[in-house]
Amino acid sequence: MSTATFSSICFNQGFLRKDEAKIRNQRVKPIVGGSFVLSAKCMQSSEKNKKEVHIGLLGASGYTGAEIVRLLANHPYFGITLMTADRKAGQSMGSVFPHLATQDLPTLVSVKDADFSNVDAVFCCLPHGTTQEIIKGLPSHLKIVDLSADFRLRDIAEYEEWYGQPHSATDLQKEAVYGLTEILREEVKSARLVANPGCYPTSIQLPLVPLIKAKLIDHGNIIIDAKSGVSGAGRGSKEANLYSEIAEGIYSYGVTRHRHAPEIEQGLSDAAQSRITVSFTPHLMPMIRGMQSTIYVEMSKGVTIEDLYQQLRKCYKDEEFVKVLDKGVVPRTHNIRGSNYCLMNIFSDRIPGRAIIISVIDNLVKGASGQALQNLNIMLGFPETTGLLYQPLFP
Ligand SMILES: NC(=O)C1=CN([C@@H]2O[C@H](COP(=O)(O)OP(=O)(O)OC[C@H]3O[C@@H](n4cnc5c(N)ncnc54)[C@H](OP(=O)(O)O)[C@@H]3O)[C@@H](O)[C@H]2O)C=CC1
Ligand SMILES: CC(=O)N[C@@H](CCC(=O)OP(=O)(O)O)C(=O)O
Repeated sequence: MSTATFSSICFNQGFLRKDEAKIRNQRVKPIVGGSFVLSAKCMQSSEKNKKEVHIGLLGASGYTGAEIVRLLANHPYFGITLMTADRKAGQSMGSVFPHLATQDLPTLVSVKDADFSNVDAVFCCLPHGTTQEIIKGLPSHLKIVDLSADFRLRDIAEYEEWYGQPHSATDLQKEAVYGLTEILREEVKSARLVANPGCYPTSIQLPLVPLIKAKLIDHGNIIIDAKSGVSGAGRGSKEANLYSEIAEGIYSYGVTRHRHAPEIEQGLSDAAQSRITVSFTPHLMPMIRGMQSTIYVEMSKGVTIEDLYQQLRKCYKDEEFVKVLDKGVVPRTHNIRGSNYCLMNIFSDRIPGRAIIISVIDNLVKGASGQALQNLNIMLGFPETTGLLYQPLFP
């Protein structure tokens, strides 16, 4: 497919402007139990730039926290009233992230000094382990989207095995809804606590779940080779992430045992309604952001590559953020940088009966903060694309 056709499918300026206009004029129905209803009054006040929903950002001084601040700068209804940090508590966000210095933001405070009385919803951008300790102490009126892995695995024993620590908030775990938006949107609508998926699991489940649900691929033979930019590891310095360790090379890690394997298998097994295991190897690439999952599958007996392609097209035809490209077009991380899009395609392997899927996302956006915002929009009854219609950065 030509570049022109590709742009017209995914990122046509006119299309996005039209869609944005539609969102801004939309009156949103209340969700059951939801606290926010966009009324004519609210729309007027938002036009005066008054933000209706007060957001707390826990772990604001990390990469995903900063990405949420960047996204919310263009959100007409969500304003940040509280931001927390650990080592950076007491500092201004502009001093921690100079690219955000033009925004009027609260000073970073320690979680123990945080006042949630004027907060409606929080994004929790903290390391796993720490997260559950902090979330279990939060007031119950808050809607929460947690970006860590603490509430993703339903099986507590599995969590404890893969994360090497006991789970101390098992009741909250039972309440949590897994927020793979395009697949579990209905569940997200009524959730109070959403466990935002990991970046690898997002890029992998989005193409595989519809194929598995339609019984088009063999469950026993799924091989995933995935690659991530270094920002996936967070901002805290680690020897393995030094420039001299990453540049000019590829690093395979978590070989045979990466903690995202059980999360991926949980989602695929739900889709199959039987236990699925996968071969999964992640790699660290000498790039800052972006993620590609290349997935090798065996088609079910009598199924063709056209069946797989049409199934993905059908499943995602009305989705803003998941695009199945025209036949033959190879998804590239260059085409999703800084955006909430997942681009995917499927190819017939040279070996009969096999197919190759390529799926790309920005690990910090669709793989973390973007999907988190998409989920909070849904939880509060706002159009899910609000504040997210960013064009990708290219080159
Ligand atoms: N980076 C990515 O692409 C993705 C990340 N995630 C997950 O999202 C979460 C955040 O990731 P990311 O932003 O990359 O991480 P960072 O390491 O960049 O940031 C972590 C944040 O948590 C704060 N923090 C660390 N320890 C504590 C503590 N003990 N008490 C209170 N606050 C603390 C840090 O504060 P300070 O800096 O001031 O010390 C910082 O604000 C993690 O669970 C991560 O696994 C999920 C998907 C993708
Ligand atoms: C490059 C890199 O290190 N990536 C991280 C995954 C980022 C992510 O999604 O982490 P959570 O599951 O904690 O949310 C890793 O492999 O552990």
